[in-house]
Amino acid sequence: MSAALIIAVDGPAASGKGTIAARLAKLYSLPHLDTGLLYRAVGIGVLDAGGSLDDAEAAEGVARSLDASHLVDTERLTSRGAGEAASRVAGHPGVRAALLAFQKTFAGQPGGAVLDGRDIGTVIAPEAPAKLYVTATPEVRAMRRWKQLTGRGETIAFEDMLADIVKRDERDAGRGAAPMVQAADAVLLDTTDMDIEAAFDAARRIVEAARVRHGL
Ligand SMILES: Nc1ncnc2c1ncn2[C@@H]1O[C@H](COP(=O)(O)OP(=O)(O)O)[C@@H](O)[C@H]1O
Ligand SMILES: Nc1ccn([C@@H]2O[C@H](COP(=O)(O)OP(=O)(O)O)[C@@H](O)[C@H]2O)c(=O)n1
Repeated sequence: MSAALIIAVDGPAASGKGTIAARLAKLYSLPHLDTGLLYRAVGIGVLDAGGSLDDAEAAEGVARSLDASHLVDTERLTSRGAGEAASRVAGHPGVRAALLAFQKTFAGQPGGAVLDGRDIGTVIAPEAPAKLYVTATPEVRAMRRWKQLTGRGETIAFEDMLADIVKRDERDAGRGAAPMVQAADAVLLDTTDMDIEAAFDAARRIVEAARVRHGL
């Protein structure tokens, strides 16, 4: 079997990894999975059932019964509250285990795939020939997320947004189960001083170099 073009895009909140992953998927005509949506759906599922985000068993139960119908309401899934809930349930090893097979199967599609998240290059698809770790300063990421959320009607002060981002970074990098970390063979892409076009162009060049290296 010839190697497939699996592109792993990891990085902290609002670094632009989803935007880059979606554009790479379009460029190479590959399916794209935003894995953060899965954790966001689990967080919302727990809250909707009146449960506690600290209840590992309840969260794992929601994760095990997740299906496509839970991923439809993207407005709610991408809200500030859902991001916070996602990072709380994502720390439960049982939740991560319940979501593993689906993500691995998605990554293993014969023609390749693009996945973005926190542990794609380290856990979901360590074999991926192209890995990016997209980042930017917390201030720049907070500003991007603030513009995104306020632009569609959420009310939030910039200082609170920045505090959210810093807290989420700490939680995601500090947890025991699949912590957010740059894979040893991932290429770091710091987009602090890049607009979307520049960031995408840099990402494309990283993937092109990986394709040449792996003969893809
Ligand atoms: N390089 C960039 N410069 C400015 N804004 C950006 C850049 N990359 C992404 N954005 C914007 O920032 C917000 C968050 O981007 P997104 O791709 O959803 O980040 P992530 O998937 O890392 O959370 C979106 O509104 C997006 O349009
Ligand atoms: N592969 C992944 C993706 C997301 N997550 C968790 O889910 C939360 C939301 O992820 P996301 O990618 O939708 O968040 P943003 O980066 O878009 O803000 C993160 O803060 C992580 O805690 C994870 O643990 N592993």
